[in-house]
Amino acid sequence: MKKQDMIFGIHAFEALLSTSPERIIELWLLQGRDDERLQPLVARAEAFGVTVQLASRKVLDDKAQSSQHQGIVARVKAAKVLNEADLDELLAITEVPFLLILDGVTDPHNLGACLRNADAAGVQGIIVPKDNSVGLTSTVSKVACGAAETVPLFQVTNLARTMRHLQDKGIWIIGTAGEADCELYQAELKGPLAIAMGAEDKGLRRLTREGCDTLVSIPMAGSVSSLNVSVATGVCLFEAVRQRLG
Ligand SMILES: C[S@@+](CC[C@H](N)C(=O)[O-])C[C@H]1O[C@@H](n2cnc3c(N)ncnc32)[C@H](O)[C@@H]1O
Repeated sequence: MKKQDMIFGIHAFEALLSTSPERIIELWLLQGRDDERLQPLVARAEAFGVTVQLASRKVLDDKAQSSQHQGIVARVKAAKVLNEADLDELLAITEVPFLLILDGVTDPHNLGACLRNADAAGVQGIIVPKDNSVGLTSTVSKVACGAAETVPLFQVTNLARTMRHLQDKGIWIIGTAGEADCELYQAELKGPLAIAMGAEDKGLRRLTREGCDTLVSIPMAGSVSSLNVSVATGVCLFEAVRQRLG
């Protein structure tokens, strides 16, 4: 298990400061970058006793292993890995669960975008299988624009078992698959709900698919056979939000 990680980019760093500043070990700022967005963040970090080090673009690129750091890179203690017990704690305090299941998403950009969608839609947690899924990497955190720090990600050993556990607690599980007969817009998405999305290449695994209460499809008007998983996640979550607010 990783003990440390890098978080970079203005939104990700701002969310880190707001949710868990105690994780910050070291902070580097781009030499000569003195803009209005970074200064308040630096002041807040310094108030937590963090020493800010100035560094060249090359050093920051190397530390972030990316050039997308917007002039700010932090070395942090790795986030706690959440598991089935943590999920139960969440369920115990959540009146109407609204959850997202990602069955084997492996691309960090997709997980980051799903986290961002989930945060915006008010999803209380994302559940992923521990194996064959990407975890909370630096890239995920950057792409999530702060949502990796706000939306809990539960890594479970046996997804099919966790799904049965959710159902025992009264949560309805809607799976998504392009070939499903029922369209998303016909499905009832109010009440305790988990929406399950499949992997980039193979979609939902057989056991996951069979464990869902219903399968729905997003109607496709053109010639492509499927949407990118993060786009499909956004479509499904915001249809649920529309129904739940109505
Ligand atoms: C790129 S697609 C996977 C395509 C894969 N070849 C398959 O057979 O499912 C990744 C995931 O996005 C969701 N998705 C994409 N397009 C969809 C659609 N038109 N209807 C429902 N879900 C869709 C599903 O969760 C799917 O498993």
